Amino acid sequence: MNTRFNTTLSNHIDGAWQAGGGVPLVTIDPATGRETWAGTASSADDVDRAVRAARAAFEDWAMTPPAERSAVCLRFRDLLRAHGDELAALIAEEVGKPMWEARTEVATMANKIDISIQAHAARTGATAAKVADGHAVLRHRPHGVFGVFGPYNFPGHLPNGHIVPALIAGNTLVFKPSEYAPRTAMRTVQFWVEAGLPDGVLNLVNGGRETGVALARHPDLDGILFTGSSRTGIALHRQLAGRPDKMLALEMGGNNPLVVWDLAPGDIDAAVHHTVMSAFVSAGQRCTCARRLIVQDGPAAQAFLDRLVAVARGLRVGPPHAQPEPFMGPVVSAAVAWNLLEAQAMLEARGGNVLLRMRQADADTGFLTAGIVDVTDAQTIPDEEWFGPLLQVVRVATFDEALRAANATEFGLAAALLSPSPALWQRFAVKVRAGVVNWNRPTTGAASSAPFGGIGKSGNHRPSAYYAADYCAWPVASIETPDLAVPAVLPPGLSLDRP
Ligand SMILES: NC(=O)C1=CN([C@@H]2O[C@H](COP(=O)(O)OP(=O)(O)OC[C@H]3O[C@@H](n4cnc5c(N)ncnc54)[C@H](O)[C@@H]3O)[C@@H](O)[C@H]2O)C=CC1
Ligand SMILES: O=C(O)CCC(=O)N[C@@H](CCC(=O)O)C(=O)O
Repeated sequence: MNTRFNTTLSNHIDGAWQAGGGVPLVTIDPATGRETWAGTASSADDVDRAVRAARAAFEDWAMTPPAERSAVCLRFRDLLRAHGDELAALIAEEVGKPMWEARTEVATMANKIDISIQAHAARTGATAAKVADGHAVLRHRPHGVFGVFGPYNFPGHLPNGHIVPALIAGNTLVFKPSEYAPRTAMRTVQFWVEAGLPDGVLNLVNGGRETGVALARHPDLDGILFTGSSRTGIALHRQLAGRPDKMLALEMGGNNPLVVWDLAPGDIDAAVHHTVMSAFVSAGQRCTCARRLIVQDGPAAQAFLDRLVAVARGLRVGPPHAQPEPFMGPVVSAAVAWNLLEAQAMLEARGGNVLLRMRQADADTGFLTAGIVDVTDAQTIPDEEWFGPLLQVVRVATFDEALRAANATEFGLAAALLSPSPALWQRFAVKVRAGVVNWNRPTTGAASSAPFGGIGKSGNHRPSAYYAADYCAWPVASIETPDLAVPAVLPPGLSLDRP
């Protein structure tokens, strides 16, 4: 971290770094179990001051020419690129991500800028067309002040996916990052300050759930842009019930299916690779991770599963900076690891057959090995997202059953089919209910240049990534002409004749 920067001043409100006035807030390195930072969470009063600062800054920022707003974002992009390794190391320390992944996260944050500028112009820019009575003009206006809520698994990239398009559109923001990653947020906001973002445009309030509750309840927000669990997202949705005036964009979890069908022996390694990248990348901590592997019962599937178990058993697990580099780091905390072990025990207790047992290296860290449980004969498995390296296997006899099993969830974020058959892909693509549906690619790794969002308990039809531009601005349609003239033809019964 930049040594000139006092990290106990963890909030940034109206251009000033200051300490939160709430309860103590600490972070623990999940790879060592050691405390790495201690500060204070934001109080309701801090949140209120941050919202007021954002409100006061709104008019000027909204009236700043779009090219100037974009120029600030481009300077922010360049700072991210110049300090990529430093920010990646912070992410790695706070959430345990291996360095290769943390670097990719920072690179994705930087790449988001150009894509968002392009998306803003393409989806919400201004257009004009000649019509009979003048010109039909379409403009877009920013909503006002948004609260932005971030999750822990991509503490840089995912809030950035709301912040960048919202700023480009002219909104002002109060950002409440994950309590697991306050310094990643501080350093990111510091880059915004260095890039020349005016005071009050982006305010940072660090803290845990209570800070989030205070922000979400603030009456002067024009909307909430949220990425996190379905539980929290649904609570926010209830809170804003009956408030059509507030924008609410929810990017939530998934219980994502991966269907493997009609594999030839030569397809097995590719299918195993894509399954590992679906289920175990980021130690299973992606909303797009496959949680349910649906396979065709029979000898071919058995050969595939045997190879999958062997490869998953060999996955290198280790701390972010280890050499040779690990495939997976720890999950975000020892407590989260414990909950995942409980989930595995529950699957087993309900009749699941453990093909590969997930194990915790020690009780004080988040290190887990990959786990695979065949739940074909298990009873009543809850439709839940277990956010870690735990994969359920379901064996079925027909492709219709596979489609039914894939859709047997209230979530609808990501799905993929691994199969050489174009005919099966045609059926899968139109029948599977999810916002990201891939063929012979992992469920993970969605592109920022495409819309990203889910249906059901995964989202509220406000997709992010390329379509984030849509929820950051509202359209204003005008028919306009400088000529104030009486039309040549008047409707029946209307006369402008003077007596
Ligand atoms: N669809 C998507 O784009 C993505 C979804 N996710 C989902 O995020 C989850 C993991 O992230 P977590 O940090 O555990 O999510 P979370 O829901 O626990 O927390 C998200 C944010 O909301 C805040 N928060 C928690 N309770 C709150 C409340 N009652 N009111 C207001 N704010 C509250 C937290 O402090 C945090 O800043 C997983 O379920 C994952 O699937 C993660 C990444 C991408
Ligand atoms: O938001 C974007 O720019 C694209 C979506 C994205 O990055 N998705 C990632 C991770 C999201 C997550 O799972 O937490 C992915 O699909 O792997």
